[in-house]
Amino acid sequence: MSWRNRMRFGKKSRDEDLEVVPVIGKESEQEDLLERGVPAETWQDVKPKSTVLGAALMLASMFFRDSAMGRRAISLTVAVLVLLLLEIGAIVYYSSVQKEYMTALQEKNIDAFYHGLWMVGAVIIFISPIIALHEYTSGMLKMTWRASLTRRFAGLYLAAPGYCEGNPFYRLTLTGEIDNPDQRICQDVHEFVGIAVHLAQDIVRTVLNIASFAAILYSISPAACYGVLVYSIVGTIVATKGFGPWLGFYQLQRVKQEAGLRYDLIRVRENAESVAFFEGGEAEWSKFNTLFSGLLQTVYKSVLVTSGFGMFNRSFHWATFAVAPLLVGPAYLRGEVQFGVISQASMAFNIILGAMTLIMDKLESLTDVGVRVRRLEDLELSLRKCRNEMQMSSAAGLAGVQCIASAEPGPSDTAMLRFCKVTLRTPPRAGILQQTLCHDLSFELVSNQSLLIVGESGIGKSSLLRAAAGLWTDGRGTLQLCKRQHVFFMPQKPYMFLGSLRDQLLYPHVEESFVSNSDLEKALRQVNLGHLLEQHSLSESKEWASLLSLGQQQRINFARVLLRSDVRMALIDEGTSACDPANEAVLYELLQQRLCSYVSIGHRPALQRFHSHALWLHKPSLESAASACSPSASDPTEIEFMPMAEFQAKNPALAYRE
Ligand SMILES: Nc1ncnc2c1ncn2[C@@H]1O[C@H](COP(=O)(O)OP(=O)(O)OP(=O)(O)O)[C@@H](O)[C@H]1O
Repeated sequence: MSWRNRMRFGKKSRDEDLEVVPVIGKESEQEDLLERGVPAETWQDVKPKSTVLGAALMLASMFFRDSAMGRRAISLTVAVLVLLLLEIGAIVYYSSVQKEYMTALQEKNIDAFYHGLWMVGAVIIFISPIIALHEYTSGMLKMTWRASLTRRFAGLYLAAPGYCEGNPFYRLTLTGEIDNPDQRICQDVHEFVGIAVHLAQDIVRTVLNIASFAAILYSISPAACYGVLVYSIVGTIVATKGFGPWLGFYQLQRVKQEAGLRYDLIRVRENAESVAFFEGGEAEWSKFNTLFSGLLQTVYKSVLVTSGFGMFNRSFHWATFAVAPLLVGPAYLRGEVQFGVISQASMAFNIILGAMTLIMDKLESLTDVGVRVRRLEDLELSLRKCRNEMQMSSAAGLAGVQCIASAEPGPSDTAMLRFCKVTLRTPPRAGILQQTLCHDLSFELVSNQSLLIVGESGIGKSSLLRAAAGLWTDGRGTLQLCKRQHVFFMPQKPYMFLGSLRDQLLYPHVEESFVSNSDLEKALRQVNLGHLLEQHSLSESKEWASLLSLGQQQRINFARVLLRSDVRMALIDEGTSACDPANEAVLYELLQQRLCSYVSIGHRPALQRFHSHALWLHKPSLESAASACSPSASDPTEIEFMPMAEFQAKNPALAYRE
């Protein structure tokens, strides 16, 4: 199901009275949006898909309208066109020089022969620097276009300042809307720009060649001129209709399968340790082999089509070798034209034929560029949609969990986290039914309070933190949290930045230079990682994710909090699960001294002593489950907010004992 079908504005979702995100692109829906007061700038630039040519023009217009590179784009394009014109002018002139030269040979005119030879040399000397300059500007045009498109896509994907807000890379991963955005940004842009610049020049060259050489050929032989036009048009129609669709189909299949194969190997690299523990190399090899065999089958079919196309294309061109002399030869034999006219006519004939059969010759490039254009268009539409959804989710009165910032955290009684009638659902994803994780959940955590979220695995604990962090917004209700810069998120597997130890500790503010080395060292010692300083300097760049144990990485994450003076609150999703109890206690004691509040998720009862409150997620049939059947996944989850002592009294089996 496409996003347009999935998201119907104003319609109710299947099992809830929740409104879902608007569809954009149809007039009636746009009117609906207007009536509801949704700002037009948040939806107007998402349009339904266009043709391949339309999409290619969209990618070109993005380049020319680029505020940073637009002027450069225009100057380079003009320069390329002027140089192309000069090159074609020189070729036209060269054809007349060739005629004189050949005629001089036939007439045994020594002076004219040497003059012709000089002229050939002069044309070559004139054209050589033009060709070099043309290649250079054309290369610069490709480079600039690639830089512009790559920056735009990467900016939208990674939410660079001025491009987008929020976490589009996360949203695209959640919805699974498009595959391999990384490959599209790096490889497809490169391929598209390379082919498009060449094709555009070929088209201009074609038009100019046809215009200049058709006149020459017509003056020699109108029959030859009409002959070449009819011959090339018929050839082009046969090639595009007979081979074009198949070439395009297999090209698209191949690109998709190659992306899947690459992704499979990336997953093995990312999970190398787990795969090695399982000795899973053989299973991975067998999966790789299945995928690779699929790819080879596609390549094989594509080779069959390409061979057929190659046979047609070459036979078509070979058949033309005799055509020009055939058309002009009789006039020469009758003495009506000079001998040089035959070679000039042949040259003109072949140039026009080459121009007229451009589509046929470039059919493979055209299908390839078509595939890249479609993939880039999909990426552009998905990224724009992401951006618009994020803008819309911040527009008042729209569906979704609204996240609002609470007042500056104060010493006591300031609301640090407030859920107000929050109903949360898992994110929409094609082919997967959305789950409702909580219904009308309300509670409030104030400063100097801390919350432990407990419940069975898969019940929705992490999802509540994702909602609090503004990552999951599907549902309704209001969620209040202190400003983002005061909140720090600590996942079970912390993200290790590629950089120095200093960068690790300062992440995500790696540019901050005012934190002294002694502060960094102190933070490391506080989390019992002082020994790292004996083995590594702060400026040393290493592959930290594979060098440090998970427990050490979790302690690095706690050191990050200690170094941030603006952090008031932490959201900790099993953030100490890999630490020993002694280290866990040290880390929580540090948090208690440093922060106004924190929310943790954890299964260990020992965590209870570091939290004032509990949020208990459970199925209502939990008690009866002991005597009867186990709770069903479809039962609504009950969620209770209470002081820790009350939770322990209610759940003596789960309570922590010294
Ligand atoms: N990206 C996702 N898209 C759709 N559903 C998801 C996604 N991630 C998790 N879920 C579903 O949401 C439900 C709650 O998941 P969540 O991660 O919040 O559980 P949890 O209580 O934190 O589990 P655990 O203790 O095992 O970490 C699960 O049923 C899971 O299948």
